[in-house]
Amino acid sequence: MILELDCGNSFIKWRVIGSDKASACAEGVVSSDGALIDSLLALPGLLLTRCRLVSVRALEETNKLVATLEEAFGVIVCCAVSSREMAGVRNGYEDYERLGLDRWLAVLGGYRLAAGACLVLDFGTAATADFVTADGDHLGGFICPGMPLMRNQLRTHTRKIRYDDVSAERALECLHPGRTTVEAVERGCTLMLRGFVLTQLELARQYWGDDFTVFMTGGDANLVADAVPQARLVPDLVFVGLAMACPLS
Ligand SMILES: Nc1ncnc2c1ncn2[C@@H]1O[C@H](COP(=O)(O)OP(=O)(O)O)[C@@H](O)[C@H]1O
Ligand SMILES: CC(C)(COP(=O)(O)O)[C@@H](O)C(=O)NCCC(=O)O
Ligand SMILES: [K+]
Repeated sequence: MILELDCGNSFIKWRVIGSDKASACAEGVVSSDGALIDSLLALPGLLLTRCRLVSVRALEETNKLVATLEEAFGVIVCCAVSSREMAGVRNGYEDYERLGLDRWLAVLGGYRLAAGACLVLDFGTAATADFVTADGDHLGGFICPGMPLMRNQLRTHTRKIRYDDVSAERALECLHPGRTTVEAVERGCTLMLRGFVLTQLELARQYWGDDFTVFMTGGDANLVADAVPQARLVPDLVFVGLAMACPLS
C-alpha cells in the first residue's frame, strides 16, 4: 500500500492506495501531523510499503513530518521537488524553484489529462490559476487569497463580523444579496472567487479560443464549480501530478 500526502497551508490531504495503484483504500483531510498519524494508526490492516508527499510548508516542518512517518511506519518517504521541465511541461517561472510545488504538480496532472492547453484552478488557502499551452509551456499564473483567507481577514480587521461555521455553511445555500452579516460575507467572498474564475477563463479564451481544458481542484472548488459548467472538477489533481513526479517502481 502506498501513502500519498498533499500538505497545504491549512490541511493535509492523505490517501492510501493499493500497490496496483488502481484503488484508494482510505482517504482523509486532517489539520495536524498528530491527527494524520492517529487516522493512519486507526486503519485496520494498514501495511505501507511506500510513501510520496508534496508540501508547500516550511522545510523544517516538512522534514519533521517525514521523520515522524518514517519512524511510525518504517517507510521511505519520497518528496516531490521542483523541476524546470517534466512530462512535456516547461516551468514558466523565472526561478522555477519558487513556483509552489502543489501548483507545479496540478499543472503536470492537468497537462497529462488534457493532452493539450489547460487552465488549472486550485481553491485552497490561496486561490491559484496556472496556464499551460498545447506545447507544454507553462505561462505562469495568478495567486489570490482563497475563501479561508478572505473571511478571516474580514473577521480579524472588523469589529462586528463574527459568526460560526454552521451558519457560514447555511449562508451558501444561495447567492442572493445577504440579509444577515454571515450571508453578506460568505456570499460576497464566494462571488469574489467566481469573479476570479471568470477573469481567468476570459484570459484563457484570449489565448486559445475554445481550445483548452479547465481543471478545478482544492477544498473549495465546489463553491465555484457551477460558474464554469465545462470545467473538469478533479479533486485529486495534485495526486495525479505527485505520481508523475515521484514514480515508485
Ligand atoms: N473535509 C474537509 N476538511 C477541511 N476543509 C475542507 C474539507 N472539504 C472542503 N474543505 C474546504 O477546503 C478549504 C481548504 O482547502 P485545501 O485545498 O485543503 O487548502 P490547502 O491546500 O491550502 O491546505 C477550506 O476552506 C474548507 O472550506
Ligand atoms: C500559492 C500557494 C500559497 C498555494 O498554497 P495552498 O493554498 O495550496 O496552501 C503555494 O503554492 C505557495 O506557497 N507557492 C509559492 C509561491 C508561488 O507559487 O509563487
Ligand atoms: K493545496
